[in-house]
Amino acid sequence: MRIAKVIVDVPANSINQTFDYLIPEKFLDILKVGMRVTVPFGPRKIMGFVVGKAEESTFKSLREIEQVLDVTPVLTEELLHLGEWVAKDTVSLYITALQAMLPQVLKAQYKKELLRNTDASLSQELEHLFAGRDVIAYEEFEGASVSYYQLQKAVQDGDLVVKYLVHSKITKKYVTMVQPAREGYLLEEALQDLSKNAMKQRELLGYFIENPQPIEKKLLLKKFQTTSSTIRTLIDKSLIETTQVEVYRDPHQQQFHKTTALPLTEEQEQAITPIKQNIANDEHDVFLVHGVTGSGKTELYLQAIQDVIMKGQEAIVLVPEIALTPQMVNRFKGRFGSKVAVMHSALSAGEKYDEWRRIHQKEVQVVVGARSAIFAPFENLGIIIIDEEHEATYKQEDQPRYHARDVAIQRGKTHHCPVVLGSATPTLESFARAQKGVYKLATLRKRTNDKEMPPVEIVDMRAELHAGNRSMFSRTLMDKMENCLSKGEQIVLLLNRRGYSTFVMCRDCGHVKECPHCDIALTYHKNFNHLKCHYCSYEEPMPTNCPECNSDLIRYFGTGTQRVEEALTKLLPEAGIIRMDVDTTRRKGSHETLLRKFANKEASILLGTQMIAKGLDFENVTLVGVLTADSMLHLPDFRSSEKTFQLLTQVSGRAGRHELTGEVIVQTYTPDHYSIELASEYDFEGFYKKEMATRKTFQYPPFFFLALITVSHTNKVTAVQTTNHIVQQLLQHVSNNTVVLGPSPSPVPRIKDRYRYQCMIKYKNEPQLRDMISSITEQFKEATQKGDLLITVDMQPHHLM
Ligand SMILES: Nc1ncnc2c1ncn2[C@@H]1O[C@H](COP(=O)(O)OP(=O)(O)OP(=O)(O)O)[C@@H](O)[C@H]1O
Ligand SMILES: [Zn+2]
Ligand SMILES: [Zn+2]
Repeated sequence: MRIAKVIVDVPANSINQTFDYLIPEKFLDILKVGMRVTVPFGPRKIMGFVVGKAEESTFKSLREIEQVLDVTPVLTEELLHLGEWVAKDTVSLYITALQAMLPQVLKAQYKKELLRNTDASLSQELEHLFAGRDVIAYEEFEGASVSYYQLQKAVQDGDLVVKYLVHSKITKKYVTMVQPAREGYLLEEALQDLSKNAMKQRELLGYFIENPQPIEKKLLLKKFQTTSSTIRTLIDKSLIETTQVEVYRDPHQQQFHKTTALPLTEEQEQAITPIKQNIANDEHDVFLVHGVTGSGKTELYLQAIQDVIMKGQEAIVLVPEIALTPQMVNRFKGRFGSKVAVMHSALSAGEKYDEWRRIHQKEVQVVVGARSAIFAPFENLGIIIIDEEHEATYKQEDQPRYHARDVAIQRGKTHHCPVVLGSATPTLESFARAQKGVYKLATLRKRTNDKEMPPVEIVDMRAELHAGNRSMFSRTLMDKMENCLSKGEQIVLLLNRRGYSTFVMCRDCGHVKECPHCDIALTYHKNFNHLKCHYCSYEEPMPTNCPECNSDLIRYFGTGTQRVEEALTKLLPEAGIIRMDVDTTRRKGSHETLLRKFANKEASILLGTQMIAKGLDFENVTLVGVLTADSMLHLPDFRSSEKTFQLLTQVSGRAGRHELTGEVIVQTYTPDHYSIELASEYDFEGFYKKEMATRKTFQYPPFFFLALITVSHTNKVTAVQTTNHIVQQLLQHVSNNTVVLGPSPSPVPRIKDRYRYQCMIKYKNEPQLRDMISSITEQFKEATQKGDLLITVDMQPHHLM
């Protein structure tokens, strides 16, 4: 077929269509659907994906494909279709959806090199091209008169390897291996003939006569204290040969203990049976496993995956980014060993690419990863698992704004395989679907070791104030901490910081320092004595006097982890504190290091933000303290109660998981709030009922779907007018029971000097909504292309901030 249908990489444009290009003769055999190409587009050359081929085109005078970037397709047919679906569902561009599926390295055009992979002769033209070198730039090949066929053939035969370079470092890694080129007796003959002076050569030959298997060149040189020239000489005599072998950078090289399946509890057995049936019968259902922390959900996933592997199929396991700790990864590696690839954002681009390629090359059967691992290029999926399904990180907050759960279900349908959602605190959406029978519900009420959940005590911080305690620790918490330390046990302290950072205020006039470019208070950073904007990175030194009234009583407020740490160090100087927040975990590997220290009991207190609430399992932790349970409750976000309930439940689950019994202290200024009360009783179903009633009253999910359109512009009037225009048009087309709200300022009304207004749509059934929104935004195409106007559409806003 002579015509390629190409999706081009021009995201600024609102182009969502394919373009026809002519396939030049030399690419006719090699070009496949799912490969990346470069094509001329206007005056430029750009990257594109081949999404189809055809015999004919309705267009005349087509331009030609310029280059083929891949030797094998990077996207399967299934992923191409899935991309189309994601684009439609999230009202975004097809190209953006396709790029979301690939590792960073493959998203851009990159430099290539050709690597010689054999010491045997290549074709004359290729030998000429390499001219004695092992590596040449790909451009040299393009500039030479060597045919593409020769390259293809050499690559297919394994004589040449195409190597991708992004920033020089992010590439495949190779090692040179040395091995005998002749059979043992021939080597022995050669050894006889060698001059007695050729000591090193003799030693090497002697070694290979004894050890015919390949050895890494570096090791060999070290072993015999010799240089490459010795090896070269023996290669020239055709006695030994070298090959380049690819090594994967394994970011999880630590030891893992091999584990085997545990006999399941009755509850686990009941939960897993229908999942196993799904697997056995190639059926698709969505299962919601609602199980308290420590009830053995992970063991259940492992055993379901075991079935999938036995069937020769593949598994995707999604876990929240911050739960991708070595503890979690080791459980999968411990059970399935090298069959597991791990994908999370702490990996370097090169490491991510390596893991992706292990999946692509079918070298693994299981991938454990964060959100984007849902696009793993497996072709024979047997199960998809989403652990902690309630986590907000499964929703991408950038184009394409997809939810991994929706993508999982879409893939599950295509592959006829089960999708398993697991959580101790499912989202209201999922639980409601399970109640209606859309999802199959399995409940695990007991911890596997039959331990009760630790008792939770709520402390009213207002009463503390009245009693004259102005510190951030209640008397109860102090007592319990001292007691705990005296017994040599450990403590986890959670500072729920979201929406409650350290801002600077004048005590005399009440002036709060705000970012000059955004309508938001600046945050105080103690290390540099600086104020910083979390939205635009604007910085300024901490003022010594109030810019409004010149008073010197300007101070920072709020409870940052640093302040808690300082206060704790004063109160409990002997304790030893490990602080975990964005500042202390920025460096790669620091997360692991801190946790290891705590596990080794190098400190008694682990103090941190949300990131410590998940999945951690330390046997010596007997006390969990939550410093301010309600800091999140008052955010303008319809999920704030739900998030509070989830967080409290998760963090409570960290105490007393083993022999020692644990307890939990929750400090709050709103002790009567239902999400705090019910979380302290571990009453999920009670919370569900109460919260559902609220959602119904205020017309929020799961009773209504939401869509959020945000308009931003440097000119406030334009922003308002555009939003208003969108609102008016929608009102003309939507059905009667759909609510269209706006224009109203966004919760942060100005970011980076751009004014932000929004339109919110609440609907129950609006099949045409996506098309409506597309055609409305299309009207502003010109204004958005000029770059001044920005319209973003979120078909499933997770939080409204
Ligand atoms: N059938 C079983 N018999 C004995 N021990 C089990 C069984 N299933 C799981 N366990 C053990 O119980 C502990 C808790 O199990 P697991 O971590 O799977 O629970 P979970 O529900 O995933 O917990 P969390 O929600 O806190 O992550 C683990 O130490 C696990 O090895
Ligand atoms: Zn002042
Ligand atoms: Zn700012």
